[in-house]
Amino acid sequence: MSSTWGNNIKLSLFGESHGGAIGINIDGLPSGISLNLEEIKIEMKRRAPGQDKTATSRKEKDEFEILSGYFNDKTTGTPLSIMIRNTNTQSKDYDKTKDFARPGHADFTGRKRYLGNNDYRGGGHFSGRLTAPIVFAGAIAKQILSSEGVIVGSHIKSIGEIEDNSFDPTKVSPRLLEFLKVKKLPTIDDNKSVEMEKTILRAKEEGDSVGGVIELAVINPMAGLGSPFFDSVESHLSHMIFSIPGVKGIEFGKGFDITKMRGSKANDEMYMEGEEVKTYTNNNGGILGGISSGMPIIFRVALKPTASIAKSQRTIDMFKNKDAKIEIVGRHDPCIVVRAVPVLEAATAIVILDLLMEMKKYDGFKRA
Ligand SMILES: Cc1cc2nc3c(=O)[nH]c(=O)nc-3n(C[C@H](O)[C@H](O)[C@H](O)COP(=O)(O)O)c2cc1C
Ligand SMILES: C=C(O[C@@H]1CC(C(=O)O)=C[C@@H](OP(=O)(O)O)[C@H]1O)C(=O)O
Repeated sequence: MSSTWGNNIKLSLFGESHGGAIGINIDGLPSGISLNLEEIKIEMKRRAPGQDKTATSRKEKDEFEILSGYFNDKTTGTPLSIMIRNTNTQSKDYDKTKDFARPGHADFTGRKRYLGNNDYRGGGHFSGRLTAPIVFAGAIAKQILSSEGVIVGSHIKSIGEIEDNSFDPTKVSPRLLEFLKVKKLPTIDDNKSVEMEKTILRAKEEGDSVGGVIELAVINPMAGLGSPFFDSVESHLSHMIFSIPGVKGIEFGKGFDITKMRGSKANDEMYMEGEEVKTYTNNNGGILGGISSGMPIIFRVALKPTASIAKSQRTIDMFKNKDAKIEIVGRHDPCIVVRAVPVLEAATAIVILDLLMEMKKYDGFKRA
């Protein structure tokens, strides 16, 4: 089953972009947790479409209805289920091009996988719209993590050729993450968000799209999350992050650039700060041997330029097996990076919570 995930928190995602509703079933949550529903709504609004000219013009409020698992303002511990109705579909946009595979989208592979039975409207189950319920689950994970002192945040590292500064990998402050969270295009350097917006709007005017990179930080993570070999923090995060539509790459710490360093520079030398173990640098992104070291977990995620663009493109007619041309009409994000920011934070929070719950299973024993 491809739409279920998790070991301790088990997620089951359902719906299609142009069906009645999308939603998620979250199993394994601890009981007795009071959720801050207003905070969840803020996270949903950060992602919702149709709010800005850098985004798709499809307008969805992404209001969620809790169906189960929440009683007397607390989680019951049994499956928490929510539904988000699709209210602003425009399926006729997909009539004209339904026989043609959109280059870069999942029309061709979806047709092969589901033998032509997939709902192609709005990308169906492949749509970025399915990230709304992930943001809901992530908002809960963020609240549980924050009660343990762990905070997840991010900024846009680049869009096209425009580059923001990087996080200081040894210390990312909660204040910086709060400041980024309320920004429309969250960059550390304010001037860069202006340039990024111009880059997106220029591509849109030209009937084109742009991609970019998001840098994420998990701050105050406890040391000891994850296990070698197949349950490393990197492999869990990568599994979840690559489930997000449009993701093309991930790198931890210095990432590919660590190959250009010598060991003497790449190694993160250690010191004691009171009772805590710290490192002077954080080239390994807070993970060693697949296990969190207690330093910030830092990684970057590459997102491709949106597939559905207005420019004429060469493709195939999937029914006639013939070459064809496609001109896509409809409402698309000229850049998915901006709206993917809260999605990737949510995805990260879910993974860290799942790993933390795993750790709590063995944490009762005396530790070195
Ligand atoms: C928040 C979000 C919004 C997206 N919006 C669009 C869009 O408007 N048009 C589009 O073609 N792709 C969009 N995508 C990306 C496609 O869903 C994705 O490229 C497609 O499902 C194929 O998957 P892949 O790129 O991972 O191979 C979006 C993705 C996300 C995460
Ligand atoms: C609706 C959302 O984004 C959609 C993601 C998407 C895709 O192909 O991924 C295609 C577009 O769908 P439609 O053609 O129905 O407007 C976007 O608008 C959302 O993210 O909530």
